[in-house]
Amino acid sequence: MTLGIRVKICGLTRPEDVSAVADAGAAYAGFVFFPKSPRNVTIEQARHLAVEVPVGVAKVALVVNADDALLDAITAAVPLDILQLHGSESPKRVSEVRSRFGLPVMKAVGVADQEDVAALDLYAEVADQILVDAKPPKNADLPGGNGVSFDWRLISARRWSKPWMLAGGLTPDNVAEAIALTGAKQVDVSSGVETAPGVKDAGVIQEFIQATRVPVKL
Ligand SMILES: O=C(O)c1ccccc1NCC(=O)[C@H](O)[C@H](O)COP(=O)(O)O
Repeated sequence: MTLGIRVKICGLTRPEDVSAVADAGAAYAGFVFFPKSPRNVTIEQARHLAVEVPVGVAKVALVVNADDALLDAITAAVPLDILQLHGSESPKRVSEVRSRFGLPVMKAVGVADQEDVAALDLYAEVADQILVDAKPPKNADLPGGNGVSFDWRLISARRWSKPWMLAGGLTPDNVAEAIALTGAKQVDVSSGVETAPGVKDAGVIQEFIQATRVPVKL
């Protein structure tokens, strides 16, 4: 018997990425709306990709400090299940987005030290899920998707009142250890399953998901 870890593959840009994610058994497919990212998709591209995502795989739109106009445009055109807020959105903004758009909101919080872990408690009160990600390195161009990990021991004894997902520098080689140390039941990966920024690899996606199937002793 194995633990049923739910996996999110983020930053899909091509129809073959959607097929790879579905074939491998991921639970979430993420689309990045952030023009500076090599994984950025236009609303039109995202709509074409999202309609190919099979029922049972949740479609996530990742935005960074998006205003209502951008969220209106995305949610009107793209069939979505979750909005992921990956900027410096305040708890108040998380609540506003939840009520205005009627979709569950996952708030990403960057972690580097104990102080950041405290911020997770605040967001757990207002978001539907929290994404516990590595804080971006200084001078990074992107607020996420940087392929860096944080010290997982910072959250090893922590639990929140909402579902949460571990992210940051996960790969097929380290994801089992990350799950064992943190107790995560959901994990998120982007650069760890790519051959180049924005180019996912179907074989590595399979390996990653296989590596999350941690055997349980009965
Ligand atoms: O992936 C991006 O390009 C990106 C751009 C702007 C904000 C967030 C972004 N990615 C966030 C994710 O959800 C990633 O999956 C998460 O940060 C983990 O990334 P990685 O360390 O590359 O696995």
